[in-house]
Amino acid sequence: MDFHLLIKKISKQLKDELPLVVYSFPQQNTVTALLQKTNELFDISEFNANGFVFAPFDYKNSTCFIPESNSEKLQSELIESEINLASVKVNEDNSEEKIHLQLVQKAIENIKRRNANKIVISRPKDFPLRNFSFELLLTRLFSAYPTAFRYIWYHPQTGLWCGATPETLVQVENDSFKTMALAGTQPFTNRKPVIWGPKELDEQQLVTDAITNSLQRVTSVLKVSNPHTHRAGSMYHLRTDITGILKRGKATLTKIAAALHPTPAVCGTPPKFAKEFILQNEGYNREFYTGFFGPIQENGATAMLLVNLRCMKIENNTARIFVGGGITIGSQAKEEWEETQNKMQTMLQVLAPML
Ligand SMILES: C=C(O[C@H]1C=CC=C(C(=O)O)[C@@H]1O)C(=O)O
Repeated sequence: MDFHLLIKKISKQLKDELPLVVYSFPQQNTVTALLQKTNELFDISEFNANGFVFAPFDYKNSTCFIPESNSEKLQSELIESEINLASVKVNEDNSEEKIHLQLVQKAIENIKRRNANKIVISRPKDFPLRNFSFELLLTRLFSAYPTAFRYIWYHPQTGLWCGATPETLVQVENDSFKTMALAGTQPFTNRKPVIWGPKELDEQQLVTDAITNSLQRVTSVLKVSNPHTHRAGSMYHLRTDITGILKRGKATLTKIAAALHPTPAVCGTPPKFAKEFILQNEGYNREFYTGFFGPIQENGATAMLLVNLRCMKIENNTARIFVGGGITIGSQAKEEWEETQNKMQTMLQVLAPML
């Protein structure tokens, strides 16, 4: 299908307030859309139907789903737009910074008291949009970050969400699976080689260990790569690839997702304490930020689930951008604040002409 026609159809779907999802896999130019025929909110607890799942951070047993069986499925090749990604200046008032620094400090104190090894602290930031255009949003988002999984999701009951995430929760193909430990961040520069300090290397090891541990129950073979540098927009991350074979009969997609979510890259370790700390202290609702989402095929035998990072929610001409970072014993509160400012640029640069 022609790309402009695809955009027109998706825009009409949004105008009619009907559910939709549009997405592209990393390094791929194909744009896929599911346009749900009714405005129902489908719920899924066993990930064994074809469609697109969308789960919040505080995922319990079931979540939102757009089923292929109730949707029109469209595909097109992306016509890329020339995008000049320049840093957007943000006015942050001192009180926002103060609150974030205090919370990071509280997390560090809990880590020092050995209540946790790592806690991920996040914050939202709202940007009024002077001239929002859905078409511009789609073309800029999908053109700007070809190495990320890009998506726009809309449901009248969840609102409009979009993002370009660097983190895979799990990719499954029959018996084999891939996942990653993503932790450690620094701004992108042209300087080579990229050097990582002990804080990032320790954090990366912590995340890798936690993921491999939680996979023990559902996997029979695990292969863990060395950590390597991964570019995501204007940032570098440290990433370890984990691949393996699933235990026959024991590992459904639902079980693997439940074993991995929330990853220590978005919550912390031990997960129970970290999650409770986040829910009690962050002071806002993450909703779908740091949840997971993705397309499910062949009734769950093939799927790619992603972690909802570098994302925003757009509502009433306001974009709410969500950003966070992993706090460990080596964290400096001020540096953590700056890291959230850098991460904000990923979505801000998409929005630039609409601000
Ligand atoms: C929580 C976020 O990033 C996570 C993913 C990669 C690296 C991270 C870090 O270095 O802190 C975070 O754990 C976010 O982008 O909002």
